[in-house]
Amino acid sequence: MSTLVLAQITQLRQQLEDHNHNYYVLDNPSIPDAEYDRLLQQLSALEVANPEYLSTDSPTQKVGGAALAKFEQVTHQVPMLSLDNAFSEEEFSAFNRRIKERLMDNNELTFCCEPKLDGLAVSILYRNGVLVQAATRGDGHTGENITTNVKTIRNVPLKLRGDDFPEEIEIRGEVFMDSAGFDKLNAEAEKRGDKVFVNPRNAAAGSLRQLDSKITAKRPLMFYAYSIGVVTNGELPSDHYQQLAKLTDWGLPLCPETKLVEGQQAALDYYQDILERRSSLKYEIDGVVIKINNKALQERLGFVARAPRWAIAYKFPAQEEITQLLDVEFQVGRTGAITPVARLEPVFVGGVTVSNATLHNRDEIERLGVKIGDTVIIRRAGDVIPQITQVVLERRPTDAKEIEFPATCPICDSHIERIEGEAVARCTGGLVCQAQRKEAIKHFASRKALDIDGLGDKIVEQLVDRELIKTPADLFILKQGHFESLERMGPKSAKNLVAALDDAKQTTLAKFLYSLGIREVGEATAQNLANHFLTLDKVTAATTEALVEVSDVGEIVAKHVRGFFAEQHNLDVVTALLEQGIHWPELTPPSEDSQPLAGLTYVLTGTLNELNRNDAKARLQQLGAKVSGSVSAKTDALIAGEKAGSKLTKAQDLGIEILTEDDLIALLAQHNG
Ligand SMILES: NC(=O)c1ccc[n+]([C@@H]2O[C@H](COP(=O)([O-])OP(=O)(O)OC[C@H]3O[C@@H](n4cnc5c(N)ncnc54)[C@H](O)[C@@H]3O)[C@@H](O)[C@H]2O)c1
Ligand SMILES: [Zn+2]
Repeated sequence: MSTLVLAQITQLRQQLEDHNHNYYVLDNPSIPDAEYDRLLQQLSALEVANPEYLSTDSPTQKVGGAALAKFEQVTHQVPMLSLDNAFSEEEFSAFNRRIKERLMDNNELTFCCEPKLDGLAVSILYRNGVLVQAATRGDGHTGENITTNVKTIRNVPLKLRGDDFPEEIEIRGEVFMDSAGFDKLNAEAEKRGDKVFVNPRNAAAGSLRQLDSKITAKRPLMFYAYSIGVVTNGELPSDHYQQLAKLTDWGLPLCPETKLVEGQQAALDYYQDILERRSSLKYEIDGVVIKINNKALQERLGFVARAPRWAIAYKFPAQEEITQLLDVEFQVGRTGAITPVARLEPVFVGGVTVSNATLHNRDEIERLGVKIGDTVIIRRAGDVIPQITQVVLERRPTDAKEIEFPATCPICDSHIERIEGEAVARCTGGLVCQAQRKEAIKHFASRKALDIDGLGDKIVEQLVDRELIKTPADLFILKQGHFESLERMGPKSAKNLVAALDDAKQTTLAKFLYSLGIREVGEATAQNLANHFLTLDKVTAATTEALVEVSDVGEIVAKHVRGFFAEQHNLDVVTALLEQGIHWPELTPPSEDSQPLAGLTYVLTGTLNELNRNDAKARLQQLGAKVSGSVSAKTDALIAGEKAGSKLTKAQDLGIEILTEDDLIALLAQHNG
């Protein structure tokens, strides 16, 4: 029996040592704090029940982790300790009761209440008012010398204000990163393809413990003081809160939520108030710290191995938890975006039970390296949707399954396309996909599209919800009676709507192309497509190579257009629309004399002052010219704006005619009358 207990204790100690190393030394924990705390409590319970196995070496008795050898070491004359935790009101009451018993005094206590900032503890030494040394907590006795790094933190004074400070004073407090700074830092890292930080605490620790203080200087770090270490030759107020207030006179920053309260109930109210405001604070906190304010009482109470008896960290519900990824499903948004959604073993995190989390897109899945069956860390801070931040690789089961992206839409079975350079994959069945139906029809009816008078969003929603229509083509089958059956629709409006639908059948090719809601095909692009191809058949059959010839159409737009018409479902809707009588005036190819520049190829380079580059290109094309992106022997003339570079040199080498912007303006004027 007891060997079994010893084995369990040894195993837990080893596990916790490993986690301490990851967390304190490497700033890269592999499990969330809540899980770590559970393991520590398990160990503590075993040690309490089996005192013969207690050891001063146990993680239950120690503070932090060893100082990194790459930093110079600093010895703390007054040890920097940790704090005991309370996770519930009962545990907090027990703390209060223990103190009163130990003091043999049943009077209410005065507490200094402070948010428990989620960063890392540092010690900053001022000698004659000048910052001379800063160190991390390390294992509580030996920390790392990070003086140059701490000097880069904007709200840490390099010199104290006033003249009544002690000759030597060691200020202790927390270095942390506020939430906005953290989000920005991670967004930048993600853009560069660098590793992102899991949470603001690790970002702060990783930023502060850099050998190159230039890196630290770029990180949005902040400092709040919360206690005092060594003091020589100087006077300080006698109690904790009053001491903190004095620090602000000397220019040290103090958390504005710090508050003095009387008695247990007031401390509980403070906890509740801060908990309610947790998500609106600009920085992350993981609880509140409640300290006996009276220094004489603090001294009477003293310390246990790793923490003072006169303070407690009353923790908030965890914002990071650990759970299992059961499966991944793919949701189709109303614009066709395919989002992988994680189905999780339900877990209580950030105050609610979470069973789904977004995985955003394929890049995110690759970044996380997550597989189905994995144990994952879920983070839910404030009202932000829950995220998977990390995979606990050491707990990956042998049968973990790769996440497979579907090739076709789970709703309508159309192809899913993902254009290079875009993170999002999309269903191409814009007109038929149930998930996209309402948006597609609203767009179809909108003013710049078919302009169906009176067919507002609410009506479209009702028609789709009642399954009266599935695609835009179905609109034209509806009778007055169908409309009359809708909410707030009288016979007169119903009749008008039928007439409006009939009117809308007469349109233009450009408006029709626009109404189909092809991604990235706005009004102007639709117009260019119509001008270029003249008939719908030519547009639907156009290859991407043919499409990029159209003015303002690049690779991406071309791929969207091609992808749309490659989908048979979409073509079926187009056919149905034509069968319902949608029509437009035939477009004729421009005559010879409206195309005086036919057969000529121009290249535009440099900055134009009078003309907009795209307009200039479009006008040259209207006159029949080709506008190419690069100079070659086939180029007839180069139009060189200001600061023209290599294209100009090349054109000169090839002996190609060079035009200025003024020449171009004259050329356009000559042909436009
Ligand atoms: N995920 C992991 O693998 C892992 C590993 C080790 C530790 N941890 C986590 O670290 C924590 C335990 O670490 P700990 O002992 O360093 O510290 P702690 O967070 O439990 O409490 C002590 C620390 O609180 C900080 N603090 C913030 N505001 C304060 C205030 N107003 N007054 C005083 N102190 C304040 C100080 O830095 C101090 O050192 C636990 O939350 C644990 O879950 C996690
Ligand atoms: Zn679909």
